[in-house]
Amino acid sequence: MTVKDILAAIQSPDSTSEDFAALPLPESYRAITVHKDETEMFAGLATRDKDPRKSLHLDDVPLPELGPGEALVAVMASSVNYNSVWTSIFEPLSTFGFLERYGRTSELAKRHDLPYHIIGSDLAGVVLRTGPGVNSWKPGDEVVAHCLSVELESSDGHNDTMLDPEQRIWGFETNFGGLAEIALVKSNQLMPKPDHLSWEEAAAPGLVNSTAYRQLVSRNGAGMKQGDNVLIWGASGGLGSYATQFALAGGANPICVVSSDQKAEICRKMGAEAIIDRNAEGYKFWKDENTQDPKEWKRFGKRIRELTGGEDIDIVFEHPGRETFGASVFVTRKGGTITTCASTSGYMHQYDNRYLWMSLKRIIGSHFANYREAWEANRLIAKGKIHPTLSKTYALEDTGQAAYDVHRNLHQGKVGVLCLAPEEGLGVRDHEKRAKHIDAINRFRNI
Ligand SMILES: C/C=C/C(=O)SCCNC(=O)CCNC(=O)[C@H](O)C(C)(C)COP(=O)(O)OP(=O)(O)OC[C@H]1O[C@@H](n2cnc3c(N)ncnc32)[C@H](O)[C@@H]1OP(=O)(O)O
Ligand SMILES: NC(=O)C1=CN([C@@H]2O[C@H](COP(=O)(O)OP(=O)(O)OC[C@H]3O[C@@H](n4cnc5c(N)ncnc54)[C@H](OP(=O)(O)O)[C@@H]3O)[C@@H](O)[C@H]2O)C=CC1
Repeated sequence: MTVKDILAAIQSPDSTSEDFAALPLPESYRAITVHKDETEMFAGLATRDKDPRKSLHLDDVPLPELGPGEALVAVMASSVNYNSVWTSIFEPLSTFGFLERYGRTSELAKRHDLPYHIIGSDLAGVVLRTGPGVNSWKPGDEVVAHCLSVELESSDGHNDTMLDPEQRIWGFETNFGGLAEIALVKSNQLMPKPDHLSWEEAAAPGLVNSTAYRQLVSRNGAGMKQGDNVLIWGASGGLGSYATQFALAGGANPICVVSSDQKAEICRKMGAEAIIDRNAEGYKFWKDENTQDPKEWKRFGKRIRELTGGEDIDIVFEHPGRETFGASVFVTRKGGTITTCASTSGYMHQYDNRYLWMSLKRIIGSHFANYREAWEANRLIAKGKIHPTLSKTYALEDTGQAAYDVHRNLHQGKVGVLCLAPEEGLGVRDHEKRAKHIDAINRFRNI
């Protein structure tokens, strides 16, 4: 039995759940990995020069044992997230430390502590097997998976599953991720695949859409409301392309920051009107490596006021981190919110605290999304209210190049990866719904 037989079953319109349940599973499958004995391969290089094409491998790996509450999923498509870029350049830490730590927690978790790490935190595919105790999902179900892995044995996470002390991101802090032909997930990660989307479109939003939803919309994040001025860094990137859609769909006023004409045009096509090209306008928030330039914060704030008719920012959607954080705190209005989920340009932030406390601003840390938020974010995709922002797809064997593109900011929106899917465009079940949204679904394609 090989993965080809699984693909044939998925492509046959007559396959039943019983057929999938009866399919013997292969002993091994192809997966994108980093290797534990290579974690020092980029030592001494600048971040920019660390090349994912050198560290990401396509390996044949053995099928992991299926545990209680888990599912094995045939992955038709996945997507590249920035966490896979971090994994591939072994920054800020090698992910093998996460796997070792997880492995120490239980007999079952020991499976994750291997000399290779199968990465990837998104998938769209078909359930092959479920473990004991799984009743809601069955072989043959078409699914997407969110990337929240929790144990929920501590009460700390019972109100908000992101607060579980054993909270991990699947495919980053756990093994057996989605950039592979088969993935292992906890069944609580599974959600119905939006039926109007192809496999690669359905796999694109998951991680970033859920994160943007919590960070911007949820009461656990900024709790955005109608009319809010929302400053969105990287507004046509992975997170930003969803934050921009949430702002527009929620009646807010996105002020989109991008770095090229082409990206500005994408934001305009999404429906945004206030757009700042940070490259063209040449903001230099840092005079040198250690000194910021408040005059540049002010110039940036003045530009925002021009675009808003004199108003300041209610919510900043932050993720670039060190390079922009001082400016983000400054341009926020009195009582406003800076919500942050990352530090791509550096995690040791500097800002002038007088502008925070004297103006009663708040900084909110946000990370991925709890079970419910991930479900709600996927529901919005399924209803055609928010759309995938897939620009390009790569074959599984070219994942290194895909991650390189994201690392070097050469991409738009999301970059997809075809795993078992032999070509793009497969897996659409509701053609009528798709036709209604086709322009929005294709907005980022091939640009
Ligand atoms: C969904 C997608 C998301 C993304 O893309 S996010 C972007 C990618 N992710 C990242 O870049 C994050 C990568 N992760 C990390 O960098 C690290 O993961 C963290 C910095 C988040 C945490 O590091 P750690 O080593 O886990 O924690 P410690 O705090 O450095 O060390 C733990 C030790 O510190 C002790 N400790 C913790 N809190 C306290 C306290 N309040 N007072 C005293 N000690 C404390 C603990 O007990 C433990 O100790 P003991 O080492 O002896 O076991
Ligand atoms: N905590 C969490 O749950 C999550 C965290 N993340 C983290 O968020 C970060 C962004 O992820 P994602 O949106 O997918 O990545 P992308 O690379 O797809 O998009 C980020 C965008 O940010 C802009 N940007 C990058 N560097 C800077 C800078 N120095 N100053 C201003 N703008 C900048 C770029 O847009 P432009 O050039 O057009 O300005 C870029 O396209 C990553 O660090 C990732 O690890 C992501 C998802 C979840």
